[in-house]
Amino acid sequence: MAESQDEARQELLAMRKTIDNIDAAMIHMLAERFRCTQRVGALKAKHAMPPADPKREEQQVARLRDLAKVADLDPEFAEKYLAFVIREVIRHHEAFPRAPKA
Ligand SMILES: O=C(O)C(=O)C[C@]1(C(=O)O)C=C[C@@H](O)C=C1
Repeated sequence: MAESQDEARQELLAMRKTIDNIDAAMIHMLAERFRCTQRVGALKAKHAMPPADPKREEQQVARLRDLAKVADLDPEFAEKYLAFVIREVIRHHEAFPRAPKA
C-alpha cells in the first residue's frame, strides 16, 4: 500500500537530513582539496612549473569517469564537476607571484 502523507513527510525530512550531512562532508572535503592545491600552486610558482598539467588532467578525467560508472553516477557529470574544480584551482595557481623567467 502507498505510504500516507505523514509517512511521506517523515521520509522527506529523513532524506533531507542525509542530504545536509552529505553537503557538509563535501564542503569539508573540498576545503581539504583546496588546501592541498594551494600548496601545489606555491610549489609550482616557486619552481617555475606551469599552472596547468593537461596530461595529469587526462588521467584524472579517465579515473573519475571509471569511478562514476562503477558508482552509478553520470560520467559526464563527474567530468564536468572535475573541470569546474580544476578551473578554479588553476585560477588560484595563476594568482601566485611567479619568479621571472631566467
Ligand atoms: O596536480 C597538479 O599539478 C595540480 O595543479 C592540481 C590539479 C587538480 O586540481 O587536481 C590542478 C591543475 C592541473 O592542471 C592538474 C591537477
